[in-house]
Amino acid sequence: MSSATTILLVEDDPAISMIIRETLIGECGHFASVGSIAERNAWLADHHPDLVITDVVLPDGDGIDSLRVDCGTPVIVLSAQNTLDTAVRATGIGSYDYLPKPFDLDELTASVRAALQRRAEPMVSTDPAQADSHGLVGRAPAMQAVYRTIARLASNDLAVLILGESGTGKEVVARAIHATGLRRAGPFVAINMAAIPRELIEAELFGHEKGAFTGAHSRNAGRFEQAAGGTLFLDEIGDMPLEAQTRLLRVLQSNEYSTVGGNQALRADVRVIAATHRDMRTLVADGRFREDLFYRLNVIPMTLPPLRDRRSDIAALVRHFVDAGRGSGLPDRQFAPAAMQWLERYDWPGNVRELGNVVQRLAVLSRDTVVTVRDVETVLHENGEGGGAAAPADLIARAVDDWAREQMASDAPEGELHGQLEAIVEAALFRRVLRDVRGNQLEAARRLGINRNTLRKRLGQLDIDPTHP
Ligand SMILES: Nc1ncnc2c1ncn2[C@@H]1O[C@H](COP(=O)(O)OP(=O)(O)OP(=O)(O)O)[C@@H](O)[C@H]1O
Repeated sequence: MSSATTILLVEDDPAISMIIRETLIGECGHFASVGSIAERNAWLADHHPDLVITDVVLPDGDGIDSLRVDCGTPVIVLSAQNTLDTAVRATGIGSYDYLPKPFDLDELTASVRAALQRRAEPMVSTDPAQADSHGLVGRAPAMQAVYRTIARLASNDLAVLILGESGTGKEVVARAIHATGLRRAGPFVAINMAAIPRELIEAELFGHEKGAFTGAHSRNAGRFEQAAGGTLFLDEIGDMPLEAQTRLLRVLQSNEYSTVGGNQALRADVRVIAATHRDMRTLVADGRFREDLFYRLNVIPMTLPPLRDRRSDIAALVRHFVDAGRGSGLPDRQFAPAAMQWLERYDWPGNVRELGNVVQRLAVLSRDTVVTVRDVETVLHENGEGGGAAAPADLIARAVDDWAREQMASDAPEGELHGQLEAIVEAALFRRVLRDVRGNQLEAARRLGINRNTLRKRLGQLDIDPTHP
């Protein structure tokens, strides 16, 4: 690093300031540190640093809002206020990086080196009035990578693929990317691939002309047209039928599309954000998702952590849902500490969506203004969710539902679904029972409640050896 390089650190905590100085002193010719906005402004009046590293909460104000540096001077923001707001505002002042506190010193050094190397990069401007957390509540460490990615997406139009279990907030994140990005003045249009009959998907996406198919009584704009100038959110992309995938790929490659039944080429002017709770690599490996389309959508991948990996956000989310409920007429509620602990310990298989539903139900059902552990247990139990895991029968039903949805969306041969599922379920059942009765078919048939000959026949059809089930 050049010996002429000057770094300014704005940090009011002397201990942190000293550690950073020791870490970076060898990286630059001159290292200055100040502890307040007033000192910083006085220093900046006479100096032009090559890099500013700043804390956000300073004794005399907000370190980001008040910072005015020469265009081209990179800024690294360090903050314990780990919200999307801070990440976005940091990007708004053209900062090179945003490091949530506590940060790793090696990470800081790497960030400083990269910032100094690339300091001529064009800056992004974000309207500060737009900057809030965009519906995203939570500061857990597991969410920081998500916030940083959203902030970095603000200055470009790259395609994004959001992965994560159901209810983790994929749509909220897609909306936040739109709201903080270059296309925020345009529309945000969502389409859920799993909710539309497969034969209608292309007409929904690209629109159709009058008379294009039976029932097409008038011309209809598709989602691409509705989202022009804005963002198109393709939810449950893993459920998209193969023919529609081929068409979508062509559109993304050429940036042009035509309506169903139309022959005029229309320009596709959208940022595409796709999301799914499925394992895309498995879908690709199984031939159910086109690899080339996957790579086109997966330019910037983001994975949302399940709620059980960010339990420290649960209290804030509960507050958020209570406030939201109040906005729609539900009573205000406090949570007894033990009740909150219960919520924090629970595994939330349905993630933030499930938490929101439970909190709103608690707000309605609890008789007192303070929600108790008993209320929480009652509501989770009624939901069949007590004990932290779904009942086995529910799990089977959910698994079957997932399986059937996948089959319906794929090109599986028709007329075989029932037989296939029966074989899967029966094989698992027979194997378990045979193992537990050590291969005794008579006993197995008795426990299963079926005729011994029927069992023998089915074992043959399923290719199960009763002595080695
Ligand atoms: N970080 C968050 N802060 C506040 N609300 C959130 C957050 N994450 C999710 N939610 C809320 O949880 C619910 C589910 O979120 P969302 O629909 O975005 O999930 P999803 O991952 O898209 O689910 P699915 O895969 O089932 O479509 C919504 O009501 C959303 O507002």
